[in-house]
Amino acid sequence: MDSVTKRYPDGTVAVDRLSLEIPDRSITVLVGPSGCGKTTTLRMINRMVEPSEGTILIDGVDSRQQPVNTLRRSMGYVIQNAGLFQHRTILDNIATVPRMLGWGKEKSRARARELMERVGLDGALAKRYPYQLSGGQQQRVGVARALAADPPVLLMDEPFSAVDPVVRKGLQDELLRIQEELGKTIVFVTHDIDEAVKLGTMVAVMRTGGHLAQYAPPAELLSHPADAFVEDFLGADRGIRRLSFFSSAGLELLTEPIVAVDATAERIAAAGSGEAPYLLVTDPDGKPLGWGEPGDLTAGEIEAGRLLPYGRPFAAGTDSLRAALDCAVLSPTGWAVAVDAEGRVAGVVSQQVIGEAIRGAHAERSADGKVEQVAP
Ligand SMILES: Nc1ncnc2c1ncn2[C@@H]1O[C@H](COP(=O)(O)OP(=O)(O)OP(=O)(O)O)[C@@H](O)[C@H]1O
Repeated sequence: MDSVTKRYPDGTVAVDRLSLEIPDRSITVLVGPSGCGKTTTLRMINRMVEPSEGTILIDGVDSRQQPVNTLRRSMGYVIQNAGLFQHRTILDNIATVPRMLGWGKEKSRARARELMERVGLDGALAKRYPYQLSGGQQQRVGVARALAADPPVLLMDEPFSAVDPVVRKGLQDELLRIQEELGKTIVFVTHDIDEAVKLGTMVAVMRTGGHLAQYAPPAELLSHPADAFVEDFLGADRGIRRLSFFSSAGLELLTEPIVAVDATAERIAAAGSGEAPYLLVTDPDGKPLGWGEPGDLTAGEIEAGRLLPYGRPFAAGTDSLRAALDCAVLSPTGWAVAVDAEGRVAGVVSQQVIGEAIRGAHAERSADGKVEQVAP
């Protein structure tokens, strides 16, 4: 996208000399306050809106050189509330584009069934009508329909904005999985910075008047906002969000304050002699039961019901520092519990040690400017 401007007939400049290089086979997010020109930008990509000035190149070819129908066929389009045909079944909604392209009825439906599975929809819903589905399910149908003709590009305009936060998280995870499996080039519009940071390989922050405020990978955006507008848009908890991009792998986990439910008096005494004020009690399998003070634990038969809850543990090594900090903050003892893939305790770590790791990570990252992404 090279110096693209959109001036609507009434004189509104919705997008102003926007230049953007969208990498293929990844998710690029356009984010910004209401009316900043995100939708206009997205629609110029498939020429639902024609640019007033500037050039949009797709794989090096000027988009105006392609017939508009060919261009649109190469780009799936997903909108808020899915925009489904209410009088058609789910299966026929998804099969719409293949049918338009002249595929046979059976082939189109077979493709639609395959896509239902891919987007996590139960095949039993195939014969229902859109109004018989939840908002989240309808949104999945919207994604399946956009993918039906296997276009290399997906344009998504606030597709998940109308669903509740839990369903929304599920849809976001599913989109990341689909992207990884299918390697589509996705341009995604949202006004939600958390969604942008979670989904985007690259994030374009736009400001009113269709100006590009910053274009960067999310971790860089959070560590080096270009100006006060971007900083303000990222919000007051920018520092906390940034922790999602630091791995917890370097945290030093203690195993000494961990005792099994049938621990001997000697073991409890040894465990309690360290720096941890509480001991973490595990079941015979090594899974966490709760925290107890060394003096309160009865050797041989610790009463699990009297222990303090251990809260939500984090996955040792794979979760982010943000997840580890969250566990420690929510823990009644101020210590976080790390577990392995089987849910067995890998170690415990105090808020203080996590705090030191955070300071270290911030300092290191500002020194070399590089970022490494881990699961949020
Ligand atoms: N057809 C139109 N004619 C005139 N002005 C328009 C038209 N469509 C959009 N605009 C204006 O262009 C500007 C950008 O609109 P656009 O819909 O691209 O923004 P947006 O960032 O997607 O907003 P939102 O998040 O509220 O959907 C706004 O000021 C809007 O009022």
